[in-house]
Formats: sequence, C-alpha cells, structure tokens
Amino acid sequence: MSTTEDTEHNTNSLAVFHHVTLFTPYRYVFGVSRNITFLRRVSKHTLTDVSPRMESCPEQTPLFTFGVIADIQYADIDDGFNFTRTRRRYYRSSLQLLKNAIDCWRESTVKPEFILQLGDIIDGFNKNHDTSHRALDTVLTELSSGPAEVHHVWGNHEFYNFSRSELLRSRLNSTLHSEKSVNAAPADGEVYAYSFSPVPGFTFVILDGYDVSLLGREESSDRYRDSLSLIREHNDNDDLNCPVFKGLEERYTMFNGGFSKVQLDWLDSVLSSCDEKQDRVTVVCHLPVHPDSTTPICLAWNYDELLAVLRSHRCVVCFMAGHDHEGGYHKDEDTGTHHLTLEGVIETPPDSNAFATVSVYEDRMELRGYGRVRDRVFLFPWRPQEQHDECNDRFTD
Ligand SMILES: Nc1ccn([C@@H]2O[C@H](COP(=O)(O)OP(=O)(O)OC[C@H](O)CO)[C@@H](O)[C@H]2O)c(=O)n1
Repeated sequence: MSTTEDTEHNTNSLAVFHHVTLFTPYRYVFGVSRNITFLRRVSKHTLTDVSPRMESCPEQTPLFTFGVIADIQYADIDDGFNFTRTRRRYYRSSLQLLKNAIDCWRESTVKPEFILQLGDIIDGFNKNHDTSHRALDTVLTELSSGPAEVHHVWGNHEFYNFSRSELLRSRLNSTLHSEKSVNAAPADGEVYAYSFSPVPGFTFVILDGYDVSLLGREESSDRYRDSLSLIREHNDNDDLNCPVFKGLEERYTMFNGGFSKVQLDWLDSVLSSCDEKQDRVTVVCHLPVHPDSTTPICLAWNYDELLAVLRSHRCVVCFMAGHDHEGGYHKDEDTGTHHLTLEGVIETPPDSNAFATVSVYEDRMELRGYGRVRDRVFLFPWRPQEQHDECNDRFTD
C-alpha cells in the first residue's frame, strides 16, 4: 500500500496538518494544535478550498461563528417566477426558510456572534400591495427571535419598498441598532457603509452597492443625474431594467448600482488600518464584484474599481454577496481572496434551505451550508509582504 505525505498549510495558524493518503475515500490527518497531537479521518475533499460536504472538526473550537442568509424577498403572495420565467420564486415560503435558519442558529452549540442579512429582505411586490411595513415587521420579528444581532445589507428591493431617508431611519440601518461599536462611512449619512470588529483581529465591512444608482436617489439630485449619464453610456434601451446583451456590459441595469469615490476612499482607509493591525477582513455587499463569482447581469457597475481597492490590501480574506440567486464562488487567483455569492432564499424550494453558518479559526473560515448551499473551506490567504507588493503592482500599473 503506498502512501504520500504532505503539509496542508502552515501559515500563522495554530494547527499544522500532515496528510497520509491511502486508497480509500478518506485521508488521515495527524495534527498538532495547541500542543495536542491528534489523528483524524477526513474526506479527501475536506481541506480543499471548495469542499462538497464538510466533516466536523470536533477537536477544534472556532474563535467565533456567524450566520449568513441572502435574498429572503418575503411577500405574502403566491409563488411566481423570475423575469425570464426560468426560475420559480417562493414568496410566502421564504418566511419558513428564514425560520429554519433561525431555529438552526438558536439551537447550535456555539451561538453565532451575529447574523449577516445580505439584502433584499422583502420583495418589491409589497410596494404594489401596500404591505411594505407589514412584511418588514413580519421578517424582522422572526429575525429578532434569533440568538444574535443582525447586520443588514441593502439591496435593490429595499429601494423598491422604501426611500433612502426612510431606510436610514429604519431598523434596517444597523449602525443605529448594533450593540457593537461601528465605524460608519462619512458623507453626511448619504452612504450606508460601516465596519465592525466582533472579535479582536477580525473586521467586517458592510458596503452600499446602491451609492451610485437610480434607486433611492431623488431625481433632482446630482447623484441621480450622474448615475443616469453613466448607465446611459452603456445601456441604450428605453427600459433601463432591460440589459444590453454584451458580456460584462449587462451589469448596467437599473436594478444594479455602484460605489462613489467617497465610499471607495473610505474603504481604502479602513483596509489600510486593518493591514497595519493585521486583521482578517470580510467585505460584504448585496452586489457581487468578481466577474467569475456571478452572472454578469448581477455585477456592481464599477466592480473593477472596488476589486482594485480589495486587491491593494493584504488583509482582505473574503467578499460575500447575494443578488444572484443561483449563487457562485471564485477564488481570486492573484490575491487568494474568496468571493462567495450566496444562493437566494426566494428561489429555494420549500423542502430545501438556503443559509449558512461560518466558523472562524485562526487560519480559515469553514462555511457549513444548509439545503442548496454547499460547504466550503476558505483558507486565509497568506502572502509575504514582497509577494503582496508584486501582486499589487500588477493591478496599479
Ligand atoms: N432582465 C430583467 C430582469 C429584471 N427586470 C425587472 O427589474 C426589476 C428587478 O428584478 P428582479 O428580478 O425582481 O430583481 P432581483 O434583485 O430579485 O434579481 C436580480 C436579477 O433579476 C437577476 O437576474 C423587476 O421590476 C423586474 O421586472 C427586467 O426588466 N428585466
């Protein structure tokens, strides 16, 4: 019987693994963690970046965990379809799927520190039925019965139901309600973006993907005018919700948006300070920003500018988004940053689920997916400073 042995990863982590591969569906891992040696049988897929089904690691307790859920889009109406009628939308049962997620988080042994709600919490149809406030109450009541505070991200459906000024005053503005101290972006409350640090050494940044957009901006405002001229440069359809079918240009629709220079500069400064502190940063937005993590019709307008900022900081380990209900994943080859687009609740059948619990360790995050969300392990990219600088030079040239 032949065996091969290798070291899985050895960053600044607490654990070092040595793998012994046998001709079985498993591999055997000798580990040393916190001065304890152990032998563990793991699936051959378990410790890769993308694993189909993760086995638990009972000998390690995570530093903390958090829950994540996207595109609930609740409305008390019968099932329907997406615009192209290719996928069913389960408006009413999305509430039950949210309850399933809350039950799971409530019953988990390690209670989540917080929940990330990735936007589109209720559907725009509520506006037509004059049920926006009732639907939001229903969903927020459910979320408040959970075991942890919720950080809300804003998506396009928030703006179909409420104006930006209503949202800023609402329970969906997590900067007003978080128990943890948050560092809000400047810009006189015009941008809904902030960072928080749930545990020393880890920072989460919530971004506003509709900062530059036709949604949520007064038609008389400069921002609306600038957004309109930008979208018009790329989309000549009368109906701006209708995309032009030219690859990445598809992203220029009215249900998307982008990031202002003020927000990009603020993000850059937050990430610089995280670089200095050697924090691990997860950036969160409704809109995906890596073209290989989503279909182009769901990308942020100036995804490239946002990516350039992320790529210029070694602290960024993960980017999480919703919006594309099919979900997606891509590891940025040059930086090792993981780009996750989480499957949407709204297009998940009632007998399935769509949420995840993320366990954070010194060297990785393990995402345990439920229903149609698959398990994944995100090893933290570790790059020596010189390699980081080289990589950065390639993007700034
Ligand atoms: N090709 C399209 C797609 C959509 N619309 C209209 O735009 C509005 C928002 O669409 P909706 O599908 O509800 O937005 P989601 O955020 O749920 O999903 C994102 C993308 O659709 C994924 O493809 C709505 O009024 C649609 O009718 C459109 O005109 N043309």
